[in-house]
Amino acid sequence: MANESDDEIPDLVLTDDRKVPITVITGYLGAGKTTLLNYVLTEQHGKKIAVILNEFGEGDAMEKSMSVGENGNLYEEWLELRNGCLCCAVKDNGVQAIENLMVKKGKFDYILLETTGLADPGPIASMFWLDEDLCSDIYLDGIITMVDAKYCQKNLDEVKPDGSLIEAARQIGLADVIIINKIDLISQDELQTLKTNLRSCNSFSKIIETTKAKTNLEDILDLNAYRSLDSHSLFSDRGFNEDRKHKIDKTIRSITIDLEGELNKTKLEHFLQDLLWEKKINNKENKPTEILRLKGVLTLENEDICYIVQAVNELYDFQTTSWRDNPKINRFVFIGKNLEKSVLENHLYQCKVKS
Ligand SMILES: Nc1nc2c(ncn2[C@@H]2O[C@H](COP(=O)(O)OP(=O)(O)OP(=O)(O)O)[C@@H](O)[C@H]2O)c(=O)[nH]1
Repeated sequence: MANESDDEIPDLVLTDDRKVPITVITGYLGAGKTTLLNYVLTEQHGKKIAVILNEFGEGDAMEKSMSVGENGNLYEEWLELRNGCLCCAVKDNGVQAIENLMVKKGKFDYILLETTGLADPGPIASMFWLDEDLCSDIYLDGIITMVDAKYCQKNLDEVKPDGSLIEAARQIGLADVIIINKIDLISQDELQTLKTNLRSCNSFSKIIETTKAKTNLEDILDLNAYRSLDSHSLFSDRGFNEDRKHKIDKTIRSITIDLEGELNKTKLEHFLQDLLWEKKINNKENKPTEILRLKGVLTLENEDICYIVQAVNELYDFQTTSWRDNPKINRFVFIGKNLEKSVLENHLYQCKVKS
């Protein structure tokens, strides 16, 4: 028998401990994000996919409309937020709102979060990159950056008056997958140049070329980019030569450092804190190194198992991994601004255990 409080009774109490992946989709206006979302919803017929649009500056709206695709139908759900914007709110507000909704309506198979054109995906990624100990029902699966094949270069050539990184560069630096969409609008030569330039900004992301965002979904879903499973990407040969001249956004680059031996965790953490929190590591021009993303696979002193270290902006985390390409080599990939290979190499060298 129905009663007045029916609305408050959860439709489903979560009994399974399945964690739901959340993928952040960024890209400039018109790159093809909506086309991609529609494509995923169509292709994933039978799955329950939540699509959240994160619009910045949405004021103090308490609820956020989101679409849920299930069995080919789209319906609307409401995320109850204490503030209208997911990432401008208290840190765990967005996470809590999604978890609450799943308790009421059942778990999603995937959550796709589209940010508006000029967004920096860093704060959003940080919000969903949660400590395993918090036992959240959702986890950050990866960041997908869509670029418009025809206009990407132009967007990246923009310069901010204060010299800070433009959003397009941040979106590319933080990407786990870069989708170059609208390749029907450029020549093969232009595509090759763009790919090489993107690779110089981000050496470990997967680069996919599409028309109308049509892609193999295995390339964009279940990336596990923030889990130890993804360490392969650090060693995969993506045919990139770091020493080549940078043509796009001269301030952002990607560098790889290999180092033999075991590392001391305390020293490594001090280095990471100086680098990421204190911004005390300067390049030779005395400009502070700004890290967007860092990934490393390494061996620590007196430990049998290998570790993955990851960072997004100021956040970093160590995880164990059973996978290792070459147990003698520690590899670090840094993506950011004002990076000087010899400076970072020198700091990492100081973290080595003296034999
Ligand atoms: N020529 C061409 N046009 C495309 C392709 N993919 C998408 N479009 C068109 O580009 C326009 C923008 O695509 P959207 O998917 O709306 O792009 P968006 O990134 O969601 O844009 P905003 O909603 O403005 O942020 C639409 O008119 C699409 O039909 C493509 O591969 N080639």
